[in-house]
Amino acid sequence: MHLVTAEEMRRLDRITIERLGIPAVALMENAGRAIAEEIIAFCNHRDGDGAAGDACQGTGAARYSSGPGHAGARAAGAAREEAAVPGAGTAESFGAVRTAAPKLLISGDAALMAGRAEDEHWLVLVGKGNNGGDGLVAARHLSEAGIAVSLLYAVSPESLTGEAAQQRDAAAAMGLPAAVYGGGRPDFAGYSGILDALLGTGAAGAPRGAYAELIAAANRSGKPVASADIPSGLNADTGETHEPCIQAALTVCLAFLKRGLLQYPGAGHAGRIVVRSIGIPSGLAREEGLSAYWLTPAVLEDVLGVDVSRRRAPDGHKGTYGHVLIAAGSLRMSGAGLIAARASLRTGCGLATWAVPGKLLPLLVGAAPELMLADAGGEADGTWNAAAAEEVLKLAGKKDVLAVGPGIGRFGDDKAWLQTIWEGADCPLVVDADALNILAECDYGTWQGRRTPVILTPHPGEMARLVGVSTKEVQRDRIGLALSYARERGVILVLKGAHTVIASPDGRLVVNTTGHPGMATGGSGDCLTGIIAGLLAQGLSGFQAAVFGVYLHGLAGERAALLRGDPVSVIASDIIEAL
Ligand SMILES: NC(=O)C1=CN([C@@H]2O[C@H](COP(=O)(O)OP(=O)(O)OC[C@H]3O[C@@H](n4cnc5c(N)ncnc54)[C@H](OP(=O)(O)O)[C@@H]3O)[C@@H](O)[C@H]2O)[C@@H](O)CC1
Ligand SMILES: Nc1ncnc2c1ncn2[C@@H]1O[C@H](COP(=O)(O)OP(=O)(O)O)[C@@H](O)[C@H]1O
Ligand SMILES: [K+]
Repeated sequence: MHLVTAEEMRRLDRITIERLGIPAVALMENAGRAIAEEIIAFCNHRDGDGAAGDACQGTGAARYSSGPGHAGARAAGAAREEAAVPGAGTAESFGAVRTAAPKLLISGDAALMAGRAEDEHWLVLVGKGNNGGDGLVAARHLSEAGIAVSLLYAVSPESLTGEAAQQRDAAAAMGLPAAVYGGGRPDFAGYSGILDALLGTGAAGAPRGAYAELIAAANRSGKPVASADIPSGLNADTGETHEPCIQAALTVCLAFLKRGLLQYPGAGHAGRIVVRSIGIPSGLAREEGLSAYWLTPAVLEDVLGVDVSRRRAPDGHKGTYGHVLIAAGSLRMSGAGLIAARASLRTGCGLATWAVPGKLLPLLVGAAPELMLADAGGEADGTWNAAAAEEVLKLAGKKDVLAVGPGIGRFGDDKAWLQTIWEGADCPLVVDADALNILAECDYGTWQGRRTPVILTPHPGEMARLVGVSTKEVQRDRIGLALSYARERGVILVLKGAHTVIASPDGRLVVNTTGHPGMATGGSGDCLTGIIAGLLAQGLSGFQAAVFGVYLHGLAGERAALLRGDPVSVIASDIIEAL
């Protein structure tokens, strides 16, 4: 599924209206109706699972009862359709004697059927832009579904223009009760839910005045809030939340998933995200060259060309699946190397060799019988030294990929060590952990260019050192930073942490949502390094391996949590075993 910025959204919107001739008011109508349908589905399944932050696509009550998923559109509330349309019986209810007669099959507008409409009263908070216009359309459809609706304009309705003004007039003509916010501390106690249609992709900066007061009041109310397009107060591009920002239970994102909904803290404000089409052709995004995606199996297969089934040739042998070399570990952190090397094997590479300072070798014999061990030289105390780089290069000569960094620590002349490896290794290179900290102190743009891909896998702290900013600044706009770093430095960048971002030098970008906070445990990143290396060895391109590796790592973390019975107790070895 494509991910867009507010600016890109406006471009696609403009093309649809100007080039395809689809009227803006039709898009707004579709948007508002989609919002109403999702609110009705929400009302009908208030006690459903509703896990926060799971993006899904399509209409329907079914989603609320069947849990989160990467599924595409599903049929809308079929069960309700039968129950709510009297006289449109099934063959069974008509009985055998009547089967000869033509069957009368009538179905109602299932997506707009509210089961206990009389219990509902929604307040629609209306902003002055098109987001407010979407809210006004939703209000009409909710009212049609029998749900009581009241409108509360943030500012004078007179200030609405264009399509939003048309919708204001239509709502008034329908007799929907409306008020204008006049300050003070509004009391929302009488409502069963709130539709936030205050600010969308046209918002600039922190909500001001009436907008800020209404957002704060909605959050205080304890009522479920559904947001139109994005929670008001969210930066649609970065995921930053302004003060205040709506805390939604449901976000009905319109046309395309906005980047900010997938990055924290914004992702934590969106609740369940549903992306609904509103008449803007989905193919336009690709035609316009947009190449940022929320990672799903479909994106892996159709966009990135990854064979997710990982079928093996019947006559494949271990030479077919590549040989990984991992230069990692030192006396005090040998486990990091072991985790990375074992993870590469579990990912399916044919062979894995783990290069360590020779002093450690006797201690590691038998640690993982499937691994080959290699003496990389180093110091008598089991630490690395600059000369060991030449040993690593010799070992790398016949390997398909080289991963460096986990557990190597810092050592004398480590910059020369890394430069030798960077410039000398002909195979794809994965750089992690302390190798990234070394890199951060090098002017590596001046090093000899490489012919094969480099994948950097920093966590936010390592990224901060690479860029020379604070970790907070890294987290402020992870997507923007990853894109610009990858492009400027010519590397594939995997910016780890909740919802890992993967960017390539050619501007492609993927955001992954597999995994969970239980994976924030020592060695988990080393495991990812091994997985990516294992995939590279099997012939995936740099970007494919980085993206698929991050995806599999997260899935394995999820499976490990299930096997353990608790995400909190997952450790890196569990992730390897769950691969
Ligand atoms: N074709 C269509 O019709 C489609 C429409 N779509 C929908 O339109 C939405 C985008 O609509 P939009 O561009 O009108 O901007 P929107 O977010 O409603 O509000 C901007 C208004 O708020 C104000 N304002 C800004 N910042 C503020 C702040 N910090 N604090 C306070 N006020 C602030 C600013 O007023 P100003 O301050 O400039 O006077 C401006 O007028 C999009 O999210 C989606 O819902 C989609 O469904 C696609 C199809
Ligand atoms: N909240 C989270 N949700 C999903 N994945 C997470 C979360 N926190 C950490 N992770 C993942 O766990 C791994 C941790 O890597 P890292 O910090 O390098 O660990 P280490 O250096 O101990 O190996 C990364 O892949 C990261 O994306
Ligand atoms: K909104």
